[in-house]
Amino acid sequence: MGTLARGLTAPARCANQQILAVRLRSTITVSPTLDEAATPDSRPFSEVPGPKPVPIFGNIWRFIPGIGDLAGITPYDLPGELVRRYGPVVKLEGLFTTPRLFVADPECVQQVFRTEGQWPIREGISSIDYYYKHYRKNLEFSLGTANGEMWQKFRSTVNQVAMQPRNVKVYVEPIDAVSEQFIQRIQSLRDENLQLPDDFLTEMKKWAGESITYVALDTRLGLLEDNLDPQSETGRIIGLVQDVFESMAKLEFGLSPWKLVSTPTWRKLKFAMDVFTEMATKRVDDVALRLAKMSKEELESRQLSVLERLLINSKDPAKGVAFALDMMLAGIDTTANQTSFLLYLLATNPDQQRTLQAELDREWAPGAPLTAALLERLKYTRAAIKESLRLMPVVTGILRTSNQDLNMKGYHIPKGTTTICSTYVMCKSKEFVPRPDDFLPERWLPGNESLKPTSPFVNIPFGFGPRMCAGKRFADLEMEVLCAKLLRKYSLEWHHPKPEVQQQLFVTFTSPLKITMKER
Ligand code: HEM
Repeated sequence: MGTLARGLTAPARCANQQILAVRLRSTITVSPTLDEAATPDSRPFSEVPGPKPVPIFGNIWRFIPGIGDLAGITPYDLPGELVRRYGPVVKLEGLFTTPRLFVADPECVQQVFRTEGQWPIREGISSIDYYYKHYRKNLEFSLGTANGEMWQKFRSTVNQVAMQPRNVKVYVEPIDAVSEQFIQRIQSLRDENLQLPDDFLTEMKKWAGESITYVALDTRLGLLEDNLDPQSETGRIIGLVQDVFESMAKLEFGLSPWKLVSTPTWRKLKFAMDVFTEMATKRVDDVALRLAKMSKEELESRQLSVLERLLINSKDPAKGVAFALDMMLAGIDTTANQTSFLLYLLATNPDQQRTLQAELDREWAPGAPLTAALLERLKYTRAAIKESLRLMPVVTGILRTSNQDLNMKGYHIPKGTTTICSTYVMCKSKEFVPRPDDFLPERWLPGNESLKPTSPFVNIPFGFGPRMCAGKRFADLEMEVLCAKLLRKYSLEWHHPKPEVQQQLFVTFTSPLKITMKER
């Protein structure tokens, strides 16, 4: 298993939910410079600032209400609080896990990535890792869990098909079609005050699920159909994704002997993963069969899908299945939650919303199709998405296990230390970002140097280096298309108190997303 211990008590869960939340991944690797190596003058790891553990109870007691000084601090706020109390490099130990190093300084973050090597190590989620190793041995190279050479081989296959802009452009039209269906659906979802229903986030997940499974499985599943049967295979997908994430969190942090005995939570996770694996296998086999029947000429003249390319390049259907599972697990809740933050930020920042709509009116002529060239021109729209990823990121930090000993801010950080680059803390810090609490898409446009962060390592919402998000281009495409189409048609308003957010595996709204959408 990863170094995160399962079987933690509730207080320890607080710190560790933060860690799980960052577990998911550019291509720059530079050799470490001398000052990065630990030197005899480095102060020992034991002296790195952080809450000191006491015998037996470690730091667990600090989370106990009425006793501990960290009680009541949510996983979302914990890294910020630790950094406020102890400085930009904080060690948290004594939670029945190996120590965790929280880092919220762009220079140190850059150091983490500069020294990660060609096979960056990120702890996998142990329950999913266990599932693959024990039940789907043929899928254990999956990007979400594998490390080392096994990860690198599969990642290079995925990069060739999913990270190439020309392959992604093929999806502008189908992603546009999915978003169009979603927008039609929105019309019937609104109440008489033109407000969206309490469960609108679930609808967003259907949109993200329909979009990404089209990429991963070459199939329109029908998640957005009005007459979707909730008991059908498709109708159960969003619920099953939810089951996977809830079970993962419980197995990872709860006091559960799931590896020794089959607990109900483990069975729930296994059931959902079995359904996904069977569904993906069936569809990948169909595509492999279709490819096998095609002549060489047909193959050469055809615009191949991402899945077709992957199957042709790898000659292995298991690669297609693992790819689909990675995309579904990493690509539905992330994009849905991030887009919900974007819509909320636009609804609560009318001036910025009007600037975005003015750009759409200027660049997108009535009746003109949505194309890759048009999206390229929507600079303010893309800046708004980037700003939402800074101000309300769905992933708040990036996890790495150090590949070598380091000298960080004068402290010796041993090889193998689990480090959390707390990007959200940096993104909200006045030290690194001018006017950090304001939603200012213009800060990402040329000419606004005074609003830019002090370093490119402050805002890295998709991670960095060879292990960065493998779905970034698709996530960007989905968000750009939906945002452009929605804001061209509707104006968004918010008439409620600030909604609550919670750090689960990803950050999510926990109060209803009751946006009002009015025809422009
Ligand atoms: C707004 C949406 C998204 C955000 C903010 C996001 C963010 C991230 C982050 C921070 C990582 C970890 C990067 C690192 O360790 O350096 C990651 C990894 C990953 N993401 Fe995303 N992601 C999003 C959407 C997607 C989508 C749509 C897909 C699928 C098409 C996807 C697939 C993956 C995969 C497979 C990994 C693991 C990559 C590896 O370890 O090689 N993500 N993502």
